Amino acid sequence: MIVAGKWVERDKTIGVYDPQDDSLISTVPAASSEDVHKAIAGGTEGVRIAAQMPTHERMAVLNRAADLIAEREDVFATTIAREGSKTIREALKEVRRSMDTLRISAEEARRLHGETIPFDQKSGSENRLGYYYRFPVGLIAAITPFNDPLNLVAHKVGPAIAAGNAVIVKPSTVTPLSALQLAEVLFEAGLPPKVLSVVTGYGREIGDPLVMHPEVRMISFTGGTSAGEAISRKAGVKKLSMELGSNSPVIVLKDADLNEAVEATVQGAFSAAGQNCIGVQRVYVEDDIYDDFSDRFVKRTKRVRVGDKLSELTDMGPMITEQEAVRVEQWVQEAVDRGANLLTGGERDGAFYLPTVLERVPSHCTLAHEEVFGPVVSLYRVSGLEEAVRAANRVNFGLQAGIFTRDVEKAFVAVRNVEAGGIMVNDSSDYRIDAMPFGGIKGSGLGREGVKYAVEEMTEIKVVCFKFPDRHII
Ligand SMILES: NC(=O)C1=CN([C@@H]2O[C@H](COP(=O)(O)OP(=O)(O)OC[C@H]3O[C@@H](n4cnc5c(N)ncnc54)[C@H](O)[C@@H]3O)[C@@H](O)[C@H]2O)C=CC1
Ligand SMILES: O=C(O)[C@H](O)CS(=O)(=O)O
Repeated sequence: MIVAGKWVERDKTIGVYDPQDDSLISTVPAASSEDVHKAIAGGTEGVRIAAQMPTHERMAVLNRAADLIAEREDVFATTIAREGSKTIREALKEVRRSMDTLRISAEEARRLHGETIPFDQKSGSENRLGYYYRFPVGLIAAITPFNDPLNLVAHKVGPAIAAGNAVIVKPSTVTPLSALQLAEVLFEAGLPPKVLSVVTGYGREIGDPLVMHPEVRMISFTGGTSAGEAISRKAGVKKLSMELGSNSPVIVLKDADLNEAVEATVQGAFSAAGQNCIGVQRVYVEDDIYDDFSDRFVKRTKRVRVGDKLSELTDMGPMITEQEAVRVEQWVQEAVDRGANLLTGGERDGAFYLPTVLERVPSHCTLAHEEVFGPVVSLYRVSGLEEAVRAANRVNFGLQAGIFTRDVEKAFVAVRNVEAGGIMVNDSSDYRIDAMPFGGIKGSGLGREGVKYAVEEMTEIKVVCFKFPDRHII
């Protein structure tokens, strides 16, 4: 792990395994709460150092780090593909997105503006002039999940550096290597050592000392809703950004381009083996086209090539652990036992779970209302838009959604009524660029990422007001 810029080893370690064959890739130290306290002490000094870095230096570090990733993109992609469950093609896409995230962060550093305030709008304040500006929040704890082990770390570290903060990253316990590689290139690019730590360890063991410490002024968390809730309860009075789970719906109306709808929803359901917070989990299809849609959907799903993550020909790899694949298998079995119809898939081999399509999943099944975070999608027949929207909203999540229709009025009805942080018209819920606001409502979270919005969350506003004696006004 890296504590205030220094590599640190410990006797107690955690193995990092490739879920495909359970081979050991590397080991990382299992940090103790003393390690967390050391990182916080270093980070507290890092706060002062970061705040004194001029904008051009912060921009230069971020841009140089992106250049260094570009030079080593194959190394980064192989790390993602081996420690996580993405295929090599998916991993390379993530590496390129992480470069964008860092470069956008550099650009946002120069746009850290305030505003002048017309104090004379208030009678009695005619002799006042002022403005507000943004200043860094201080020390940020960035806690990240396994599914995008590089870009989701970049989405926290990039904006934090852009805004002049110091950061302690607690990467996923199962995929810590990409975060360590990112830290290495940031230091090589000139980031002062105390500005960044990457503390590897078990969330529950080192989570409390990290999130409860008063020097940590903000927690930027991406992960499951239950961990997010536990952290929110313990954090006390500090800034919180919570990017949590979902159970994303897509609506397909009868006037939609079916080829496009099938292709996009299959991709959206099975990319990263369904371990994607905006992955398609429920598809509501208008009655008239349901049979045609489901037939095409199942045929296309059967063409998803499952296999070796490192092969360019593979579309879908294993889940992150065999335990997770067993959980998904149990949820599917529960749905089938309660009357769902299995259209394809439903088979497990170790950590591999075949792309699975169900229909008629009863509403009381776990699959219907929880986040499956695996390669499983449920199709539902609906009479029209109104029924689809009501059903789409019937879960305690609201991250992203999609609707396929050529009717702009219907699209607007969905935009207005679907409860989500983002809705994609003529695409699946699984569409994102790194510069757009990203985040959810209900159980899907608090606040927004997407670089500019994360920079805003990672700063505080200070109001400055000058009062002039009346005699100074000529
Ligand atoms: N909304 C979003 O942007 C995204 C949300 N996610 C969500 O992440 C989840 C999957 O990722 P996982 O790594 O399995 O999530 P997780 O919630 O199990 O773990 C996320 C991180 O939190 C740490 N952690 C767990 N309990 C903690 C505690 N009590 N205190 C402090 N840290 C703790 C873990 O070690 C890990 O680093 C899914 O629910 C998915 O939807 C994933 C990607 C993006
Ligand atoms: O959050 C996820 O699971 C992903 O971050 C969505 S994306 O950024 O890979 O599009």
